[in-house]
Amino acid sequence: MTTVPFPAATITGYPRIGRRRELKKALEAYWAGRSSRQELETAAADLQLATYRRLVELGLGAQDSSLPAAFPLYDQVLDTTTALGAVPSRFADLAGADGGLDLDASFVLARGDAGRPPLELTKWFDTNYHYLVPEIGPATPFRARPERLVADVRRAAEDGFAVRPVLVGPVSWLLLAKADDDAPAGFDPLQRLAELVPVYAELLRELAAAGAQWVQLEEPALVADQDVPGAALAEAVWDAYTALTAPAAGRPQLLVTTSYGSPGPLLHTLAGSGIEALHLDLVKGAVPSAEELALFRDEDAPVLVAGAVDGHNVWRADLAGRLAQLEELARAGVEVSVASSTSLFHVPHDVEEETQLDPVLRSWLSFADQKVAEIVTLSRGLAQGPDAVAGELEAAAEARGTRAEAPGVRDAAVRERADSLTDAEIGRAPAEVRRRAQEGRSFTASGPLPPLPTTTIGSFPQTPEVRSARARARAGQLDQAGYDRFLREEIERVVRLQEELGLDVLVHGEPERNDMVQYFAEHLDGFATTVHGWVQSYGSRCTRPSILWGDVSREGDGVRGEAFTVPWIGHAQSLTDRPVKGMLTGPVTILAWSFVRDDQPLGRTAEQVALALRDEVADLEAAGIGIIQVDEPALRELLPLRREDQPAYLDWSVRAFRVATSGVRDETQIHTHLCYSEFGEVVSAIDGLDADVTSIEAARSRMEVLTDLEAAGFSRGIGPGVWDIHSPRVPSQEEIEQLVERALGHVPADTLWINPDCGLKTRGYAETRASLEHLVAAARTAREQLAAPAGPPLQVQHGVQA
Ligand SMILES: Nc1nc2c(c(=O)[nH]1)N[C@@H](CNc1ccc(C(=O)N[C@@H](CCC(=O)N[C@@H](CCC(=O)N[C@@H](CCC(=O)O)C(=O)O)C(=O)O)C(=O)O)cc1)CN2
Ligand code: MET
Ligand SMILES: [Zn+2]
Repeated sequence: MTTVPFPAATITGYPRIGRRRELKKALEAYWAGRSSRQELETAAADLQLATYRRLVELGLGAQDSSLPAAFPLYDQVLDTTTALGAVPSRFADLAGADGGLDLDASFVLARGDAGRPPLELTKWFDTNYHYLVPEIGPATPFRARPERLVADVRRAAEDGFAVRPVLVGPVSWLLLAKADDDAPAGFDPLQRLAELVPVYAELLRELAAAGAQWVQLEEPALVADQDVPGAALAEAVWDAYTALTAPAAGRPQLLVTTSYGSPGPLLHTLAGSGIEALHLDLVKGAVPSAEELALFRDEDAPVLVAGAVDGHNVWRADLAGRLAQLEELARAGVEVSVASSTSLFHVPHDVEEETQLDPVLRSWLSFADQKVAEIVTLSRGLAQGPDAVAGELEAAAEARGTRAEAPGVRDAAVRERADSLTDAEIGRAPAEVRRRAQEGRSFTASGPLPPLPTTTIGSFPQTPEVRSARARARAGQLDQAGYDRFLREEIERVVRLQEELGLDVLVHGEPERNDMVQYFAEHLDGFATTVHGWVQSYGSRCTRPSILWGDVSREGDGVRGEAFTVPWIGHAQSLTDRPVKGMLTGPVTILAWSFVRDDQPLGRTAEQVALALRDEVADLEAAGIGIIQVDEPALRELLPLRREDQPAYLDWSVRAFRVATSGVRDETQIHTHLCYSEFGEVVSAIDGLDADVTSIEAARSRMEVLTDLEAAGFSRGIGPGVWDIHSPRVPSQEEIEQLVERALGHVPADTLWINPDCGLKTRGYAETRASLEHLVAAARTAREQLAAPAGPPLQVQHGVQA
């Protein structure tokens, strides 16, 4: 083993989509058959080189292993899966003669093919990034496939950079995996750790042979509470890392990272395991205690890689405060290196690109490139003393000072309103009372809704025409009146289509929205939006998170401001006798998918957003909209990773939803929509939202999720999705009928709604029309069977699987 020291300044990762989304464009061109594999590989290699050059320009070392080589084309967990040769059994036919997956095969795991759904996509810790879940069984092959990693290291070396390869570590990779469909009951992927570790050891040897002095193994799963008992987890960590660090010829030194929280007692295990460097997320509170610091002073103790600059939010760092904290660690006799708290891929590239932003606001912000500079400054300050970086410390303090004072950061009227909100104002009548009021209501010209009402989740396809009209409007090539006319016509088309299809509760289709959060941010005071601030959400898909910097209310005069969704939704309602469902994004989701101010508790910020939405809900109701949906797909995402922190979160998040939705009459029906399938942990919160109807994602799991809701005694309206909208596949009428029948095995017929899993914005019209035809037909069949006096009983007894 070589003993090159760990670099004094580093980052644990950097955005990989490209400053102008070069990778997104290259991938989508390749998938669409518009470019060759060689063109894709060249674009990816160019991006790596450009990244290294930029990072060195910003002050990181070219030769000291401070540059992470982490360039997944689709997802970093998928890349670790392929490097381990862990081909899931249902994709075994794609493996080459050597047992490995080439790039095209790995895209099939990511995107599926005609006969095969892709690997499941799931949230990456408490972020808006999604990873591909490895599927492991007792027989999944493990075989080192280091070729792509090695090629990256060699190519970097040819260009003059000595880089640090990155892999998801063995314990986290297994904890993030799920048992495959063939695995026997009780199988846990972690049971395969002993077989996996030698494969990691071989990957490490190959990387060292290619010239890597250091390798980074990411173990973020160690900061979240797991189902595995603590002692078993500690044993797994100990076994894996003592084995990987056992004296062996030609292994690289190991950095283990623990982003997104604190490893808790596992810090002891990791620090004593023989690894050469241990990264801690100081931003999320993983600050070592005096006793823990002692672990870093032992002989052979790891370097403490202090994640001192926030990789998950965009505020300029308090450099003086951070430097003082780092100096304290150093004074304790510990070798400290400075790093980001998480990979910087959660933030955009460069705030200097945002020339349209107010310069004062811009001076408060730090995107990836600014964060690298902050890390380099802190590292210099630590080595040479604060005086050496006095100018930088002062500039940071000054920017933070203007932030505290700036108009709009605190709006007295908004605060007074939030402070005077009473509990009576955020409760509705009991659900039963509302239900009776709503049942008696004529939602349609022909009377109440039929049983098993059909609806959709909100968005209709965002066609190239819709996106291009918006782009032309933004560029000034289409005037406001022309754009408005285009949108009104689009809404009319969508309404007529739904009438023709025979849906019961219509939507306006959301054509005016670029994104379900950004659109709201654009109409609320206290938010700013970016032009180039793209951040990867999954694969080639990106979002531009808005920046919530000040107190929030609707744009326009006074604390209530002006309605902004009513013109579109009201227009849709004016075109039809059927009820049009109003569509809003909920407070928690608006927070989760934005960069949020860090100068007050999240719950307080959520309450302000909720009050703005409450105003919009009231205006929709006043405009004659009788059904209003408030989407909270991110409710689960912000759930703290440690169980002890969860109740407080669920408290304020549920309260915010109720603030937004409780200002309406009993007759007004509130819907919500959640699209993830792990409900267990939040099922009581879903109950607490007190929505009249909740739609959820259920098609992929074939209604399995209903068992959680059933077990919790959920009794309100429920719309388990019967069409998985994540792929272009059209479900047949029979398939939907089966899902409806299954759902009726779990919930009473008079609470069941028939709808897709999620919005249709990523779908095309051909599959949308066909799938909705099948959905409506299946609902009709089910209704007929329910009504048939002598037919086979379709509504199976509660709790019995249909
Ligand atoms: N914020 C957010 N988070 C979310 C979701 C969500 O919908 N929103 N859904 C879940 C899954 N995540 C997703 C994230 C992104 C996309 C997605 O489709 N993103 C689009 C961009 C959507 C968008 O903002 N579009 C804008 C801007 C489009 C654009 O790129 N314009 C071009 C020009 C286009 C042209 O000339 O036609 C440009 O600016 O360069 C618009 O429609 O106006 C993409 O990456 O392709 C889907 C799901 C969870 N998290
Ligand atoms: N109303 C939204 C839509 O249909 C809900 C999406 S949840 C990610 O697009
Ligand atoms: Zn959804």
